[in-house]
Amino acid sequence: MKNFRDSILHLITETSANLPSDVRAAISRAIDGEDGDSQAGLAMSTISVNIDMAVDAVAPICQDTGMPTFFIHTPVGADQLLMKREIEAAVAEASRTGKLRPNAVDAISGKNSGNNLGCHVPVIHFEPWEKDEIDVKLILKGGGCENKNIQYSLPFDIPGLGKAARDLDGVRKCLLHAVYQAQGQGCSPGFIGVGVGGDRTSGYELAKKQLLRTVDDRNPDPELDQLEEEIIRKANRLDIGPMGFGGKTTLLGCKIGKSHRVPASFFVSVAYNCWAYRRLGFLLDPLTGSIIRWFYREADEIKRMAKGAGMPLTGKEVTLRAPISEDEIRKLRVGDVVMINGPMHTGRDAFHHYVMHHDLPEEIDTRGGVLYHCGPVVMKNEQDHYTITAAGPTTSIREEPYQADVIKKLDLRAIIGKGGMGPKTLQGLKEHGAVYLNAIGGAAQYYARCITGVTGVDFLEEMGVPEAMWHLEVQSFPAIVTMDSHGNSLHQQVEEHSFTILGTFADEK
Ligand SMILES: O=C(O)C[C@H](O)C(=O)O
Ligand code: SF4
Repeated sequence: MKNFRDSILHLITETSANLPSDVRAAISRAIDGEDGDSQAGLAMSTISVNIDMAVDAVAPICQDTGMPTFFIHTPVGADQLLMKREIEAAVAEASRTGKLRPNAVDAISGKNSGNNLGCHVPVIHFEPWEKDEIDVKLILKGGGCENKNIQYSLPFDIPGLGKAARDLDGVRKCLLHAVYQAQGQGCSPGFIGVGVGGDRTSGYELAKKQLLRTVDDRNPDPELDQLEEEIIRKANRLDIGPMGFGGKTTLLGCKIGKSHRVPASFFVSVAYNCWAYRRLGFLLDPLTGSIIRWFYREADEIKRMAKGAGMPLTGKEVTLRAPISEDEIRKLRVGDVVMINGPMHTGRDAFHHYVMHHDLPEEIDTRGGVLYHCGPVVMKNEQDHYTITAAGPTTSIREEPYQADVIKKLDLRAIIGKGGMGPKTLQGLKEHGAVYLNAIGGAAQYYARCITGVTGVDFLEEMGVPEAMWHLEVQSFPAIVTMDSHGNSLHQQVEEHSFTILGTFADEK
């Protein structure tokens, strides 16, 4: 097993940086399906450029490399304890070299372990089989889409769709609602894995395991096969679109499995995966641990995704540089594309909580500033110099309880994130003269290239790399105004519109 650790390191690196063939094909269809000049088209072309950049740089496609989850089949008598130790060593090494973001934090204190190791992390599912080889599959599924997982206990009254009974139609309603409730927050267009039956725990496990199926496989159960196809077709009529901007592609895959249940329970468990659907695997030689062959990687796969150069620019973009005046902000409307230059600060969950209860140190000047909801991947060289190597936005809605107060307290003019925010923030933007800008979720390489320098960092020790307040200099950082200072929200519009469409599916077979 002398090569086992290297093989696992190779698997982690490839999974983080290079999407599988079937996912590439699905995303390529989505790019072709959107009008290139629309906001959805803008999102898809940025995503496509980002995918290529990650391969070229051998760097994370998305900064959130998730909770590494391994599914392993081993021959009888294999040393699983040794494998576990070697996997942990490979995970720590991948974290040190920036292929994984340090993502394991203590459940209560939030203290980051720094190397993706912790209680029950990484997640490793071992299962014996009768073959001689070792089969390893890895999923890197980020937190934003994991937060959009949902579990229904039937019968249930589904918003917009009415009674979901304990039958296939009830399952159908759950799945349409599951896609609706994710909106753009899980970085659509997405994929869903579904577990029907089991108990609360095994249902979710079954759902996640469905994500191991290839996008183009067919369900051997004709009834479920038909349902998978129907859900994709209807979901794509919801008009949620890439990143929730509105558009033709909302769902790229739906895979449904079923388990026996107890008579009293009927669970429908849904695992939502973003477009950055990172899963790969391989077959290993049980004696040496060397790779025999890769899974999910076809020789004739689409190697280059990008057709353009990223966000297609028109020259009409509005340039912003902090400190930004209220006048500049009031001129912006939903749909405008802005180009940001100059200083920007990151801040997410721990930061917002902190600001609600403390004042920032005096030397941090945020007046007229730009706050980016982002937890980057950061590398430090021997001269203690930091470089941001992956930096896409995180889901903003988590900051909804705090955002309006934080804008006021820090005198901010622009918030950048993804997925949109709610009514309290919208009101805050109006009152204080600020905007919400949507960056393209998952486009971590694309945005990292817009960051020209790190001028400082605060709270690194206490909050860890993703949650710290990074002070950045950016150049030509594009984003779309999706909530303006006049009470308009694209997210609210898309949500309301898609809810109306959802309602029309109640009885439509
Ligand atoms: O943690 C992150 O960087 C992003 C997260 O995956 C999200 O989608 O919100
Ligand atoms: S930021 Fe978006 S693409 Fe990245 S893990 Fe979160 S949901 Fe997925």
